Amino acid sequence: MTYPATLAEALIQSDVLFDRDQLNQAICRIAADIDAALEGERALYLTVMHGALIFAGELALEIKTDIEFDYVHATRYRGATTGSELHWLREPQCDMKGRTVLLVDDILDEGHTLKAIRENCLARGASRVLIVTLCTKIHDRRTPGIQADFNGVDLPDRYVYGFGMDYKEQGRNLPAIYAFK
Ligand SMILES: O=P(O)(O)OC[C@H]1O[C@H](OP(=O)(O)OP(=O)(O)O)[C@H](O)[C@@H]1O
Ligand SMILES: Nc1nc2[nH]cnc2c(=O)[nH]1
Repeated sequence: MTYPATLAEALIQSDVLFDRDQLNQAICRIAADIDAALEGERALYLTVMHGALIFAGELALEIKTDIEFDYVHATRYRGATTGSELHWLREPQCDMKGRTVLLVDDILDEGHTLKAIRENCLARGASRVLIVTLCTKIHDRRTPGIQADFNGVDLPDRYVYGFGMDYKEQGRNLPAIYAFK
């Protein structure tokens, strides 16, 4: 498929898959499940920039248990619609030895990004890494051994954007998830 250059053209060729109310409901459900899983433990809340920025902020406000914030910046799409090798732009700074890490990202697609970051956290001594995603794309290209512990919504196998996810670095602040038709 040929993808257009501008966000305006992209929107004409796209559907809304999940609107803000639907995503907020999913976020509240995830927050309650995380509170139950933490049983009061103060976890490290590790946001994967840039895509997870909006989801992580909304979710953090719904989690009742106190959490410590850190972030990583790792990208493998770099504004493109297909992924390549993972580039680390910022590694975690907090000491995660013996701690639960909530690894928070917008989308689980092929899984290379989250698999590499999870391995990095375990190598730094995290006791467990719980993967938290707003959405998971359903297809058979997932790298083995990776799945979300907490996930908001399932997506068809289409390129998506909005709610933090970019279309050629545009559209991250759209308050819904859009997909090309
Ligand atoms: O499961 P995968 O196929 O590895 O893809 C998922 C990753 O792709 C996106 O990041 P991207 O590299 O686009 O960087 P961004 O967060 O800055 O948009 C998204 O935020 C995930 O981190
Ligand atoms: N914006 C965006 N980023 C992704 N990263 C992996 N898959 C996707 C996708 O469908 N959309």
